Order: sequence, then structure tokens, then C-alpha cells
Amino acid sequence: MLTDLTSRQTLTGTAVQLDHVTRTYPDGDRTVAALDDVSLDVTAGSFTAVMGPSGSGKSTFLSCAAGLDSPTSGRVVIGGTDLSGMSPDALTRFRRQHVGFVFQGYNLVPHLTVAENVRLPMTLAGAEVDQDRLEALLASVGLEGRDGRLPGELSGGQAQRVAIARALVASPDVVFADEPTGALDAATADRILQLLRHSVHELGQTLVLVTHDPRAASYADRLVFLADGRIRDELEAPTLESVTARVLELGR
Ligand SMILES: Nc1ncnc2c1ncn2[C@@H]1O[C@H](COP(=O)(O)OP(=O)(O)OP(=O)(O)O)[C@@H](O)[C@H]1O
Repeated sequence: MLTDLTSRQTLTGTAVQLDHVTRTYPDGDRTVAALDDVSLDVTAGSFTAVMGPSGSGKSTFLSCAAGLDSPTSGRVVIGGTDLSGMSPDALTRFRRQHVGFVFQGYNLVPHLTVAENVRLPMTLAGAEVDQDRLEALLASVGLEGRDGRLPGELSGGQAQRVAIARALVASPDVVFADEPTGALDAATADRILQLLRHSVHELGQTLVLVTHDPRAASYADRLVFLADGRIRDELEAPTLESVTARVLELGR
């Protein structure tokens, strides 16, 4: 069971705002809009999934919304801070403190222990993690007693739990998860998705999950469908049945 590890200051309001965000890329003589005038408010303490077929703009959405890339036009606001015009260095510093990431491939540093991997965002930001908090965080993701292990000694599900603890350690304004269960078997994937959902509903974490998997999307509070770089549709309280039905409708 997750305990209240975070002292979140904002449980209400908007955690992430995309305001008319467009991202174009050169394509020969033309430009292609990977993201085309997307506006979206992500409510603090909510779990939003973003789904869409291959090439619909999911990766571009994640890169722009998380401050990994800058939109060609429009603006992104995270936790009240407008990212427009920030230098790459300033964006990196901002992300370390305000944005957590969980990727399909875990992205753990192989020669660092579990505890060192979890601490890493804070270490890079020049901050300490209290030992009690570290232990409580590891326990909350089901990794108590494993703090001295190396990533190579963990199963895929355990490695992703480390990545989730690392994403939560700085109490970020938002965690972005990019196909976090793509490399896991179905039962392990369900446990990881439950853990992510609990981080929202029990810790008040804001979570944005990017996926092409209806099952993963059905864990969210709200589902946004992308197609051709635009928001095509939305579902509140999605279920596997409603997501699957909508995917079939949109595919027509
Ligand atoms: N660096 C780039 N240069 C040129 N075109 C790009 C670039 N990145 C993305 N695109 C184009 O933008 C569109 C959206 O791509 P994006 O990778 O965001 O889609 P996606 O939904 O994440 O796809 P997938 O599910 O296959 O990863 C595609 O047409 C893609 O070819």
C-alpha cells in the first residue's frame, strides 16, 4: 500500500497546460506538423492517457509537454511555469525538479544501485534524499530491502518499480510515462499500471501516460486520442471495452 510520502502543495488546478502547441518538422520542400494546434489542460492529481496510432504524434506530444523539445508555436506551462523561451540548460534544470519520467526501457544506470538510481534526480539537482523517505518510497513500490541491488539483478517488473520510485522522488509536478509496460508480460504490466494509478489516487501525483495499448489506457481517469497530430476525441473514466470500441470507431 502506498503511503502519503509527498507533501504536495497543489492538488487542485492545472499541472500541465498545452496552449495551441504546434511542432513541425522539415519534410523535403514542405513541413509536416507532427503536432498541430493541440490545446490540453491536465488537472493536478489526475491520470491522463494519450493514445493514437503510429505516427499520430504521441512521441512529439510527450517531448513538447515534458519540456524535452520546444514547440514551433504555442506554449507549454508546467506547475505554473511557462517553458517558452527557456534555454536548453534551464529546461534541463527545470525538468530535474518538476518532471518525472518512466520509459519502456527503464533507463536505469547499470553500475548504480537501486537506491542510487532512485536518488539520481535529486543528486543531479544537488539535493539530498532523507534515508527514511528513500526507504518509505522503495517500500511503497514493493522494493523494500532491495536498495543495494544493481539493475542487472532485477526482473523487468522490479526494474520498472525502481524507475517509478525515481520518477516520484522529487515530488514532481507531473510524471510522464512512455509505454511503461511495453516490455513486460501481461500480469506484471497490470501490477505496474496499478502502481502508477495508486501514485495518482493515493499520493496525488499527476500522471500522463502515452501508449498505443487500450489496456494500459483503461487505467486512466481520462483518455485523449491523437490522430494526425490533433486531438481527435476524449473519453472520461475509460474502460477496456469503451477504449476498444472507440479505437474501432476512430479507425473507420
Ligand atoms: N525528427 C523528426 N523529423 C521529421 N519528422 C518527424 C520527426 N519526428 C516525428 N516526425 C513525424 O511526425 C509525425 C508524428 O511522429 P511521432 O513520432 O510523434 O508519432 P507517434 O505517434 O509517437 O508514432 P509511434 O507510435 O510510431 O512512435 C510522423 O509523421 C513522423 O514521421
